[in-house]
Amino acid sequence: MIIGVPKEIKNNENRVALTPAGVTEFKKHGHTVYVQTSAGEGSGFADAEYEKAGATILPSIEAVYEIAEMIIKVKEPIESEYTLIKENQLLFTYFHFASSEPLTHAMISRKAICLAYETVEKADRSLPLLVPMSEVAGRMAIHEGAKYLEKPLKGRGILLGGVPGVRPANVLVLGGGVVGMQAARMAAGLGANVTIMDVSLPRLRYLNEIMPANVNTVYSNEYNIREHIKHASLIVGAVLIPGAKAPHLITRDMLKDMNPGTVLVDVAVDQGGCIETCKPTTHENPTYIIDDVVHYCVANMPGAVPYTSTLALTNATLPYALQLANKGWAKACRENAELKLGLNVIGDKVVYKGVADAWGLPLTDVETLLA
Ligand SMILES: NC(=O)C1=CN([C@@H]2O[C@H](COP(=O)(O)OP(=O)(O)OC[C@H]3O[C@@H](n4cnc5c(N)ncnc54)[C@H](O)[C@@H]3O)[C@@H](O)[C@H]2O)C=CC1
Ligand SMILES: CC(=O)C(=O)O
Ligand SMILES: [Mg+2]
Repeated sequence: MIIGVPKEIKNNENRVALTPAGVTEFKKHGHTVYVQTSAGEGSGFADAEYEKAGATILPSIEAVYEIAEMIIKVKEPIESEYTLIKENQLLFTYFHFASSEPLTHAMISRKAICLAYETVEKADRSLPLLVPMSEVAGRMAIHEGAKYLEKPLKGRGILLGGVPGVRPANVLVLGGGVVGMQAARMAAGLGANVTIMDVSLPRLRYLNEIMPANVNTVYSNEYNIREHIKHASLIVGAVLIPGAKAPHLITRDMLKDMNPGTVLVDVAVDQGGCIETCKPTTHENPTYIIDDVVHYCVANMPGAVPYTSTLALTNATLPYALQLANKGWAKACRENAELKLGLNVIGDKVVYKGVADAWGLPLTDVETLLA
């Protein structure tokens, strides 16, 4: 198969979807790899290293989309890429369709095959291609939150861990999955008082077992959220209903109950956010303030630490990408139920329920298109 790796063009997105080590693997299986010039630079991989591994460097993004049967990317295509996508071209990347109606319609009109990293799902319900970036974003949520709690950055002016004789800050984590667990661990390590909320009792039991003593678990419901936001200095949004729009657990009216300078880090922004007042921001301009509450809603947090994130992401994606290249998308999905769940759009049909529901589009049974 002919594989194309474009350079990411989202704001401050420095990850790349394939490393030179990945090129070596594709070559071993008889595939051809084209990489856009400087695609790996932000992650520390020079064109020469890709060439040494057997890739051909192309001068432009247009050239990569033109030649490739499968495009491997990191972030969803942005508007300037829409028209480069060809009918029946396989796109293997994050899409987060439920947070973008224009993207959904654009992909349907391009008639591409959209296999979304974030909905590839194992039998135990885990999301193997989301986990590594959730681990990064969960950890980062606490660095970023701690930074924006500083007074010059408009925060409350509270040190998360406190100091001897002064109480630590309260950190509230909504959603105790991968992001939530990593965020709680980081905040606890800094000495904060941490509360994790989730609707899954088995998950709360597990977290209760493994977390240090300064982490408490509380069932997630509106009453408990309203109580806890009054005392939290940093709130991390980390809920997920796979492939669907995130529920708004913090509504606009709740902001008035928070202390001025409270920081909200809504990691779930890529699925629309679990805080009603959240709208996507960029690393260039990560925060905005509503009712004296600082909102940080960067939709590609791991893009800022590409040396870690590119390796973590490609460790997880490469085995699946190889299956797609070796067998073609249809056979690979027929034979691997995990990959099949990654299919969101096939040609002009939506095949993922969360996406169809989000935008009121008809849902086509994926089996009818794989038969
Ligand atoms: N902004 C960014 O750069 C990044 C964003 N993300 C996003 O972070 C979000 C969370 O991802 P993961 O932690 O991997 O998901 P996950 O599936 O591991 O965890 C989600 C948790 O939310 C819980 N949940 C569902 N409804 C809830 C409710 N009403 N109240 C409390 N908890 C509830 C679930 O029980 C689950 O434990 C996703 O939207 C993901 O796409 C992930 C990586 C980077
Ligand atoms: C998961 C995701 O959206 C990201 O890593 O940017
Ligand atoms: Mg994202």
